[in-house]
Formats: sequence, C-alpha cells, structure tokens
Amino acid sequence: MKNNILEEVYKVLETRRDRPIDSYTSNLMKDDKKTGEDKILEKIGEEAAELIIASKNDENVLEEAVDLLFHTFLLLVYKGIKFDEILDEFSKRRKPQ
Ligand SMILES: N=c1c2ncn([C@@H]3O[C@H](COP(=O)(O)OP(=O)(O)OP(=O)(O)O)[C@@H](O)[C@H]3O)c2ncn1[C@@H]1O[C@H](COP(=O)(O)O)[C@@H](O)[C@H]1O
Repeated sequence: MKNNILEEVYKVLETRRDRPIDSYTSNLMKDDKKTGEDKILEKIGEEAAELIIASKNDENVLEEAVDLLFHTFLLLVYKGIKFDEILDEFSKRRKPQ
C-alpha cells in the first residue's frame, strides 16, 4: 500500500543488511575495502550536491530529493536505527497547532 511504502522499503533494506545478496544496497552496506558507513556517507554527499544543483536549475528536484532520503534511510539502517524510532523522533518535535 502507498502509505506504507517507506516502511516497506525500510524493511527490505534491513533484510539486505542482515541477509546480504548481490544487490546495490547490500553491496553499499557491506564492510569490505571501505566500510559500509564510508560508502553510504560518500553517496549522501553526492546526492546532497545533486539535490542542490537540481533545485538551483529547477530540474528533477523530486527525484534527487528522494535519492537523498533513500540514502539517508540506508545510513540509518546501517546504524541499526529502527523505522519506528524515526517516527518517534518526528513525533517528539511536533508542536501543538
Ligand atoms: N528506492 C530505491 C532506490 N532509489 C535509488 N536507488 C539507487 O541509488 C542509486 C542512485 O545513485 P545515482 O543517483 O548516483 O545514480 P547512478 O549514476 O546510477 O549511481 P551509481 O549506481 O553508479 O552509484 C542508483 O543506482 C539507484 O538505482 C535505489 N535502489 C533501491 N531502492 C529500493 O531499495 C530496495 C532494495 O534495493 P536492491 O538492493 O537493489 O535490491 C529496492 O527494492 C527499492 O525499493
């Protein structure tokens, strides 16, 4: 379902971390020549730069923003943070309207 897509993708990433296969996300999270953390942080740097350029050019902003969100999720999965903790963190910050 559309409203669960973020949680669904998050669960797939946890599976890719815990039961690695030959795939983009498993390979990024794998600690080999570089640590998974370093590989993911490099991607986050690239994706952040791509989003800045997209925004300034008014081109592909949505796609580049989702790329950055996706790789941020990947870092959080790598760090062992649960999806519910993200929701809890947003809830804590919610101000009464
Ligand atoms: N949502 C995504 C997703 N968004 C972006 N990407 C990948 O992130 C990369 C973005 O990098 P770039 O923008 O730099 O594009 P690129 O030029 O292809 O870069 P490189 O791949 O060469 O680094 C691309 O390779 C995309 O394929 C994603 N890869 C996977 N997912 C989800 O993660 C799940 C697990 O993915 P796998 O590990 O591939 O099974 C999938 O089922 C999807 O739901």
